[in-house]
Amino acid sequence: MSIAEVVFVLGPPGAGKGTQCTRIKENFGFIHLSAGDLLRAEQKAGSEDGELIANYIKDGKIVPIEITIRLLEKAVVSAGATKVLIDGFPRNKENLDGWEREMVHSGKMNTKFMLYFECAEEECLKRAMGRNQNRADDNLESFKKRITTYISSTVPVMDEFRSRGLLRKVDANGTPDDVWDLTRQLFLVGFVVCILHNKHSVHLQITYRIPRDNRLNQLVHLKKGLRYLRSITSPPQCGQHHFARECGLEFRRGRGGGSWGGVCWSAQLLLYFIVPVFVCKGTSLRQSLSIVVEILILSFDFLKVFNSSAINNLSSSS
Ligand SMILES: Nc1ncnc2c1ncn2[C@@H]1O[C@H](COP(=O)(O)OP(=O)(O)O)[C@@H](O)[C@H]1O
Ligand SMILES: O=c1ccn([C@@H]2O[C@H](COP(=O)(O)OP(=O)(O)O)[C@@H](O)[C@H]2O)c(=O)[nH]1
Repeated sequence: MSIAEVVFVLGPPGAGKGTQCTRIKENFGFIHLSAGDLLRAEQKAGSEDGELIANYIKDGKIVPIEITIRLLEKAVVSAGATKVLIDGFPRNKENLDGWEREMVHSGKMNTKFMLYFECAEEECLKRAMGRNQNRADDNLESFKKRITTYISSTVPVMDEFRSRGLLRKVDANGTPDDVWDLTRQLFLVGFVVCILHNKHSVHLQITYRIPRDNRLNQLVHLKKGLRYLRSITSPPQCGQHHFARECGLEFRRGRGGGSWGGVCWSAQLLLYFIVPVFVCKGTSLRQSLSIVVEILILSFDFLKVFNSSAINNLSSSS
């Protein structure tokens, strides 16, 4: 079985983590595991740890890692999932150390990044009090204890992810739709297209990857670039810089070498889509661009298959 890729989801109690996880699950094919839900289910099932779990939750304290990790591992394995959101975990250093020891170092799971929903305390309190899920800890007294635990124990774990460059922060103070607009950007799949061609052949390579940061509207820019590329009938002489300005491409002299030796030009799409284009001697810029256009359209279609709803939303706003 392939290793499960895990995205952790943290933020203060009531920030809307569960609400956004449901949308991520529906749009991007993750399974959603809430550590808190698993603990509550374990407690309700009358397990021998039930009483201990109930007391920890009421006091806003963090349940010992042996219990939580057992429940998480069981849930991932039984779902046979490869893309997993773990909501409300790791809540302290003990959780993180236990996770890395038992899951990461043993090669069972891979941590992708941590999603952090940042939300003001008063707003979280309002949301948690209005949740109506009959939770033992959605009362003012337990909420205060949970916030205290969050600040003293969970924030340092998020700081640890920030220092590793793996924290993705989302402003969660807006409406659920506003927060979703920001969240989905972090899950859009990026791609890298490479084309190498000379008189005889064209080599193409497309690589997909998760974007590293939260650049807004990247697809809108890509579409503008595509429209411009399509509209070109005869690229101006020495028009690389004009071209670059118009569609967000940067031309620079590329390095030749090997079987692709000779002088070439490379163009980079200035988003996190990197599109190197090698225009070799003997091939006109126009010919090369027409190939690039085809490849970009092809890639855009691929992207649609991956992220249809995200693309549709962007299409309607562009
Ligand atoms: N952006 C939002 N604006 C207003 N209410 C929200 C928002 N996101 C979630 N809620 C509501 O707030 C409550 C807590 O959300 P939930 O997703 O359970 O939070 P968490 O998992 O972080 O504890 C729920 O009743 C939910 O419907
Ligand atoms: O890994 C975890 C996750 C949750 N909890 C306990 O479960 C409670 C509720 O957590 P949940 O994530 O369901 O709710 P939130 O606090 O985010 O609203 C927490 O206060 C903790 O007592 C825990 O001990 N370990």
